[in-house]
Amino acid sequence: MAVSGLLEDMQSLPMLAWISPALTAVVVVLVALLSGYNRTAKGFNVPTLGEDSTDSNALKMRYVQEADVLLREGYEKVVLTPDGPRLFLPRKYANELKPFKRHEASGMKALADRHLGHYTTIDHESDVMLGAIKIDLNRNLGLFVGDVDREVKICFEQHFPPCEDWTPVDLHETLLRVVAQASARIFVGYPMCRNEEWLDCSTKFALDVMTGGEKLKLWHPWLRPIAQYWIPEMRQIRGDHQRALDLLMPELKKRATEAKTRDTGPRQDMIEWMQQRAQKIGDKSFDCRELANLQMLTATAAIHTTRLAIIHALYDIAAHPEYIEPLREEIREVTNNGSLQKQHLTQMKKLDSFMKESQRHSPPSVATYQRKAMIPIKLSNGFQIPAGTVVQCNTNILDETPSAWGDAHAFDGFRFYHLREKPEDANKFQFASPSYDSMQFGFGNDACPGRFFASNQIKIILSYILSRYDIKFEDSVKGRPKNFMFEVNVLADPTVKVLFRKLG
Ligand code: HEM
Repeated sequence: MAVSGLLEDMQSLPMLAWISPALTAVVVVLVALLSGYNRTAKGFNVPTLGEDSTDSNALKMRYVQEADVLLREGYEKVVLTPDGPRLFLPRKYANELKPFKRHEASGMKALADRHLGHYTTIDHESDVMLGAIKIDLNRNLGLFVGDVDREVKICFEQHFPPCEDWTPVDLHETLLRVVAQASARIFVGYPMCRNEEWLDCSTKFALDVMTGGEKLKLWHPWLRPIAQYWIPEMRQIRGDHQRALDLLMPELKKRATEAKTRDTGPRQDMIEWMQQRAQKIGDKSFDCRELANLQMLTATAAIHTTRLAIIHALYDIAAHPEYIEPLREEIREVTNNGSLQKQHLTQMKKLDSFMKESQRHSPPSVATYQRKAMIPIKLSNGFQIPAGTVVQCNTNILDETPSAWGDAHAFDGFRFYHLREKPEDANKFQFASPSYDSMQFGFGNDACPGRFFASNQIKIILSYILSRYDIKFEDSVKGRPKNFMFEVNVLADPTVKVLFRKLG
């Protein structure tokens, strides 16, 4: 999600400057008194990493900065994290947890816990939202390829520098705008997708959730009900919901009027699908406010993850320029230099493979399979997991790559393209195909329902860039810049500059 923005924000945080000195003193005493609150994990028959350590804060800081290392050290142990104790497991246990239903082992609840969802409002499961993404969005994806491509073009023309010569581009900022507008074309339709205020609101909400949640975590759980009112981002979250509703209302009224007179069928976009789905399942709590909230949540799940995947891919392209020409050639071949269509995206197999290899090396997180046990769960190794425990599986296992995939540690952009050459494997190993060996979109029934949409969006944006620009790092950068960790999230180094030059 919005972790890269969050990290920048956190780094510039004058810690605790937003509360009065008197209150700070009270809080420091309370926190000192209570700091042992999550030292031990109660009710577990599982060892805790650093049980004997006198410095649990150092352990928590390690989780923030090197969760990838800690995940391995803490295999089959409980690890103390800033989010409370977590059980770290090797990936094989994802297979054991997979059969549990979402009300027994919940990915959403694990995510909500991580971002204090009860306070940040993201602890909100909705069958309307899941149905609209899983069924309606995925069924209708093909309808939007041309529209999204157009939106991307408009965005680049308006927000990208001319790049007549090599020009550094702030990818984090520019791509946020491109992905937000391209996604909004399907989420809220035209003309809302070009509404500056809407785009600002739908991208800022995620940042407020992330930053607000991180700041609130600095407070002891007992103090959080009060502390939330001191944290600007926490107050802003409530404002974001209201602003989303205010911005959406004129569009909803216009549609309601239109529906009375219109003789064509309903529109196709996420507003319409959510409304229809709520009607279909008889959700009485669904109203305009809920629709606005669900739009914010969908944008939060979609925009920052997709942007990060594109940035990682562009870093890999700049680090391995030998892939540029073959990728360009494939795009030319499948589109025949015409406008982009649904089947072209399926035919871009080299690009699909490159995206998957990029994600294999730079996954969104090193623990994309997380579940909160909602009931007591017993594992085959004898562990009794009490209800309420969050389990994180290490899904970033280059060493465990199947031998048939070739050199596990090499960057082989066309690895999956070649694997798909066998007729029986032609539909396997795609970017949007999760498997036990490829858990970047999660695993099982609750794997990311937006992955097909993300795959299309990324292909549309990358093929736009590849067909129009040359790309390289600034000369001082040697090789692929190392990613860095914020908790389990794998971030592309935002200090690195990528240069673009328009093709002649
Ligand atoms: C490259 C982009 C993306 C990545 C890497 C990504 C990754 C993930 C991961 C790892 C999960 C957890 C799956 C699990 O626990 O098994 C997830 C869940 C989810 N994602 Fe994505 N995602 C992306 C894009 C999107 C988009 C575009 C949407 C919406 C259109 C979306 C909506 C969701 C939702 C709603 C869930 C929760 C599913 C549930 O609770 O059943 N994601 N995503």
